[in-house]
Amino acid sequence: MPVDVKICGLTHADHAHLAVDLGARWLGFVHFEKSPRHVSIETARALAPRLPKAGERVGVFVNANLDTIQQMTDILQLDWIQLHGNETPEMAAHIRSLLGRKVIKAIAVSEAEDLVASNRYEGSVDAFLFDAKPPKGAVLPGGNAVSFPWQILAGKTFPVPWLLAGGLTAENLHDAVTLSGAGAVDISSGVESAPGQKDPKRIEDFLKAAKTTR
Ligand SMILES: O=C(O)c1ccccc1NCC(=O)[C@H](O)[C@H](O)COP(=O)(O)O
Repeated sequence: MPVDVKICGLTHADHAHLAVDLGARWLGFVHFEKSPRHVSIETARALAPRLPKAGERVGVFVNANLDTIQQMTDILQLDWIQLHGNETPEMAAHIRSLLGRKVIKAIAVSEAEDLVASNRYEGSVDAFLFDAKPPKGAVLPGGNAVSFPWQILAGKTFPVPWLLAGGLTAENLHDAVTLSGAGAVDISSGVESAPGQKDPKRIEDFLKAAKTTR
């Protein structure tokens, strides 16, 4: 079975359509001002009516307040909320029950011990996203095109489904999935020509590679 794919950091409807047409399961929209992929409330309003009906929509937030998450959820009709900051299990559970949406908690990883941080979120979230720890001095907590040793995930079990993220490309996808055992992956920089500039050819190459991986 091919791996499930989340294409993250989308800002254009055309790219969202392409992604869904080529088999992406999730479409990710980042709401974080410092990001070159930031989707503001205004942009979200313009984008929403042009998005494909298919594809599960994920809003990515970093320590955002509940009002903002609620507004973005309503505008973009989000199916999932991805928490990519220091949100506690209690906050995650609160957001999940209040908004009635599934929650992904991003866990920053550079070595095997970092995976333990996911234990705290058992019962509070619906999925984990194991993403590379940002490099020192990085402005963004995600979308940094860096990876971690994929083999630290091999044979590990978690109470909820999980996605592998961080520095993936069409070229390294096969190794990443084989070494980690991931059933789902997330990509942003690897399908861009420059930070925040999604590249249709790279989206196509990645989704083609995903179809034959696993
Ligand atoms: O991508 C961003 O700009 C971003 C900003 C703030 C928080 C999270 C962000 N991205 C979250 C994602 O899910 C990325 O797809 C993930 O970190 C992998 O990114 P990449 O290494 O560039 O493929």
